[in-house]
Amino acid sequence: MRIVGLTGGIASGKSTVSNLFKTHGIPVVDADLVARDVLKKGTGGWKKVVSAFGEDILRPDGEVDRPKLGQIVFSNPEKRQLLNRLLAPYISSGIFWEMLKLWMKGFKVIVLDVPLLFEAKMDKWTKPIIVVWVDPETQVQRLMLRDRTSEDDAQNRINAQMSLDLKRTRADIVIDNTGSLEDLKEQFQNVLFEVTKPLTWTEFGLSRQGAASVLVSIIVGVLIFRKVYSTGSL
Ligand SMILES: CC(C)(COP(=O)(O)OP(=O)(O)OC[C@H]1O[C@@H](n2cnc3c(N)ncnc32)[C@H](O)[C@@H]1O)[C@@H](O)C(=O)NCCC(=O)NCCS
Ligand SMILES: Nc1ncnc2c1ncn2[C@@H]1O[C@H](COP(=O)(O)OP(=O)(O)OP(=O)(O)O)[C@@H](O)[C@H]1O
Repeated sequence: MRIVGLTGGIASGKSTVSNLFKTHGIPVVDADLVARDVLKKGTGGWKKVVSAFGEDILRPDGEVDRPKLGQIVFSNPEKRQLLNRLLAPYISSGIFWEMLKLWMKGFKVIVLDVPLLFEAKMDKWTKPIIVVWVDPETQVQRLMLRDRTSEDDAQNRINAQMSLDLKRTRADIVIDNTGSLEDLKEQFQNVLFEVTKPLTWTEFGLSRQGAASVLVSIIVGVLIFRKVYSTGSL
């Protein structure tokens, strides 16, 4: 199985690119959705976060008040690291289960959309790594427009992540999403071509079909060995 890493900065356009992958039949594991699930009321992640941050971060219905928690962690690096530490094990196992489901369905190429791919050191599991880059001014403007936040708040969120310029140096493929959606779709055609190239032997071995071939080869090998052995011992 080919596990493609998709990352970038906040509001750089990862979800927009993810949607293009999905419309071309390539499934995407979205780390933000996994992170939402592990923070739902009553889950292990929720319990850890409530005991560390207090009940003040809860809404009247007991769910985490996400904008409130966001304001706390995006303006305070220590609190952000604490939240990351508490949720990281739940997020990684959630991503693993989502990948396993896609593996069992027989998908040969999947995309992991993980905003903190490098920060969480998950880049070592993915190849190629795609970074969706955007120029700093456009990033702030798009973030303010989408989340209806102030410039200060948008800048805090951007500063909470590794810089996009550093991320692009660690990419196999860079998508520059500073231009229009049409420009993005044009670049995406080349990305799709790269990502759907025939699997390497290692990638094939990691796919369900590859694992099945290995299993069948082992069974056939054992049967032949037993046959030869029992014939020889007669
Ligand atoms: C702080 C929370 C509650 C704010 O929720 P909110 O609904 O406002 O934002 P949402 O989850 O949609 O995230 C939006 C974007 O913020 C950025 N972001 C989220 N968490 C972090 C973080 N810990 N550090 C840096 N950037 C982050 C990502 O680019 C993400 O795409 C939420 O982001 C959260 O639980 N974060 C910790 C979990 C995490 O690390 N998520 C990233 C998945 S790898
Ligand atoms: N090329 C583009 N031209 C104009 N608007 C765009 C373009 N690409 C993305 N956008 C818009 O910019 C905003 C951010 O894009 P998107 O939500 O895809 O970013 P993201 O990287 O997934 O963000 P996050 O890290 O918060 O999940 C959205 O409102 C989206 O519609």
